[in-house]
Amino acid sequence: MLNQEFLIICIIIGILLSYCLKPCYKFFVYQKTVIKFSKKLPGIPTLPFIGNLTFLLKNKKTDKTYRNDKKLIMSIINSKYVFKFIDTFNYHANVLVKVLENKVDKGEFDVLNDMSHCIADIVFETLFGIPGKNQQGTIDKSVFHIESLAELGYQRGINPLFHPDFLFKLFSKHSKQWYLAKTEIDLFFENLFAAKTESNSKREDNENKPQFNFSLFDQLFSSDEATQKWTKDEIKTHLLTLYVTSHDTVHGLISFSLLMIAMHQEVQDKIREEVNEIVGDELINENVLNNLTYIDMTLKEIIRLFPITPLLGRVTNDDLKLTSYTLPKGCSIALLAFGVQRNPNYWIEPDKFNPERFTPENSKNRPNYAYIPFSRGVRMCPGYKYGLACLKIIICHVIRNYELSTSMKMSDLDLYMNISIHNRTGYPISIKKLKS
Ligand code: HEM
Repeated sequence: MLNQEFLIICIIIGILLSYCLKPCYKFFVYQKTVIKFSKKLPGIPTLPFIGNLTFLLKNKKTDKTYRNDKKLIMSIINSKYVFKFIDTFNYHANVLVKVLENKVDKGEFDVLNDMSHCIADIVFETLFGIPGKNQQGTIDKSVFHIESLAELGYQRGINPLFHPDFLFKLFSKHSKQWYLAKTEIDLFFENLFAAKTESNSKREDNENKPQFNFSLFDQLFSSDEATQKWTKDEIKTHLLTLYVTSHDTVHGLISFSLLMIAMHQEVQDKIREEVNEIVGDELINENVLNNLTYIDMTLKEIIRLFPITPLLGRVTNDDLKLTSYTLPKGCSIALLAFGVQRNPNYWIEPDKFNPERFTPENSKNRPNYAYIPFSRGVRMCPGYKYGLACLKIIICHVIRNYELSTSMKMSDLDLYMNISIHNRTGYPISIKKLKS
């Protein structure tokens, strides 16, 4: 009897496992030549458990719907709108400078937390039109729940046993937190939809603050195309996608950026020279942003060394011939942007930090696909202009106010990946106020 029960349990577990394991990667591809992101690599493996937090994944969607959805998303984060956010970037970068005053001459501190709050405020405000106040010490509970859902989503994603809801509920110690976060986020969006129907939210005081009457939410909610095409639930899903994709990438990158700038004094001096010459004490505007060429090169180098999304998942639509083997149609693969961008075939001394690689002269003969920090092709990051503008503005504000240094060296970095790439040894910098 016991044996029979055991057998039945084994069969059930076997069926469950074969279901759960289906979306997992079957091959990791490593090849020394670059792979072009052709039409043969458009899909990404589905994660059936995430449900309505699956954002732009192709889950249950046809290729055509995906492309149309993406087009609409791209149309609201294009340059025209990114430039409208510059005031918000400037405002929160200024708040950051004030927050950092408490750290002046106090030795090294890990900059990650301050960056996370600053970027959370920027993203929250530009997405939802609600003033972000994490930097002032008010941790918004919706921000907390969105971030915890994203983190738990990743943990659940890499553990196939937790894909089915009932197993997750039964065995995961995080399931309560997951469902609480989902409920709270639903409530947040219900309130947001209700409030937006009445009027746009207003700031409490106007001193030095941008007149805020524009957000990506406003764009979607006032676009006939979006409201006819998407249900409220879909709009919510897209906004959550944008929150998670932007916060995680930008706050990680700005932390790496300040650490690299602190570590490389000669780069810091050149940046400061450029900022003083082009920006001075003014707020940064659209024209100025386009002229910051040295900061641009520095950021390119930082994103080369630390491609914040280091693994790109794809499913082959067709047989895909590589140098020495062919991947069959329907095969899930992971492309390692981290490896591509440190491949010695394309990068001299690949582990060295050197913004000069990105002068027009030095970039001339490099194949396009040797540098894929925003991915390429149909699945390319739609938020790269937003991300780069935000990073540049924060760097300008910090560098014209503070001198950065660190005891950390390149060889002390200990990188690890979850959704994005991080440094286990943190982002320790110390700051001194510059004489005005
Ligand atoms: C500067 C920092 C950023 C970097 C390095 C970055 C990088 C990436 C990468 C590598 C992908 C994966 C694409 C693929 O699988 O091929 C991606 C996707 C995505 N990113 Fe970004 N990103 C950044 C900032 C942002 C921002 C600020 C937003 C939103 C405002 C954003 C929105 C998205 C979205 C929605 C996707 C999914 C696209 C799709 O599935 O088609 N990203 N990003």
